[in-house]
Amino acid sequence: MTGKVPLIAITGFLGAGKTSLLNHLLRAPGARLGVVVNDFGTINVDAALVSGQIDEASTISGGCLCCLPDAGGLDDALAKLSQPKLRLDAILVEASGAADPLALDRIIRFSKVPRIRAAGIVEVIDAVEHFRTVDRVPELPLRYAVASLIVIGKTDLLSEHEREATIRAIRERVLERNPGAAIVIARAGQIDPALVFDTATEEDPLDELPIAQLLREAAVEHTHHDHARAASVALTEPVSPSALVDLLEQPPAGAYRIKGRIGVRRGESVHGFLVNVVGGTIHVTRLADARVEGELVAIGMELDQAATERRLENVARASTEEPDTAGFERLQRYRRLSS
Ligand SMILES: Nc1nc2c(ncn2[C@@H]2O[C@H](COP(=O)(O)OP(=O)(O)OP(=O)(O)O)[C@@H](O)[C@H]2O)c(=O)[nH]1
Repeated sequence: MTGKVPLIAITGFLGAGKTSLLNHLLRAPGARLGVVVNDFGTINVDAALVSGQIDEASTISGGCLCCLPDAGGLDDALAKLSQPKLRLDAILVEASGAADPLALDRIIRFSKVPRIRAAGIVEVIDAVEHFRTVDRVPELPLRYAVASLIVIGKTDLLSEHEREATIRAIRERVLERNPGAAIVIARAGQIDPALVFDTATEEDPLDELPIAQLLREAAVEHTHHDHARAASVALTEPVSPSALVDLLEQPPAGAYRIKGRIGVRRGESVHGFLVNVVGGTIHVTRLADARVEGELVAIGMELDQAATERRLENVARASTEEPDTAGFERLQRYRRLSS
């Protein structure tokens, strides 16, 4: 798919498991990733941990990036990493444990960098320490509100009896504040990368990224993750704008991401769009060509594939006979908000 480079922020309290998650994502076969690491303090531990594994990297040091003037130059780093010639599949920003996810969310959403799109905040939770650190008072932590995906780690360190109750308690608290949040349990951040980004190819290009390739090969043996489920439909005719926007605004249950390259009918003409929904955030851009053929894909850990495919089929089959100016205007509104 063409378009802007998805930007994914990884947040979480000190020691929660952010670097473990980042390192795991960096090993996704074929992925070309840019990384911005925000170390905290003078010793750049995180950058050293991930060094050698990344395709393009920037480090923001001297403090927590949401507290530094100009976010410590985050926009400069993002402008550099989103250059088309780098052909990155995604940019990952690992915030320091001290960062405020709400501030980071605002910085990303109001970024002036034209070639990026906000593609979710992944909050890592340490199941052992969570209720002693992040969630200690009756008021719900505000940070739950901006997370699109919650990864609960370190459950392997809990006794079997504690594990279930702790996971349930964390789930309840998160969903009370943020009913739309997707929640996965993963040891050391080992989630399915397909949940957060697409890779253009499953193979590392020859003569490129040799270090990354070696690390990926070495990691294959001890990496385990549950696979995300996907449902898709091929589009052979232009779709109805109202049916499309209805789907984007009310995604099928369990769909964490929706993506599509779509021809949309407007009266007699057809307009190409690229759509991306992550954790309820809708991003729409225009494609230069007025394509008729395309696809719609939904991805999630707890997706009901058959039911989701029916929803997508319904969009593909919705009638386009009546002119749908209002529906097209709804889609255009999302496009304007996405630019
Ligand atoms: N047993 C176990 N250990 C984990 C898990 N996730 C992370 N760890 C360990 O927890 C420690 C901290 O993990 P990191 O990934 O460095 O955490 P972080 O959030 O990046 O830490 P800071 O950058 O210091 O805020 C490391 O020793 C990890 O190996 C998990 O699911 N299970």
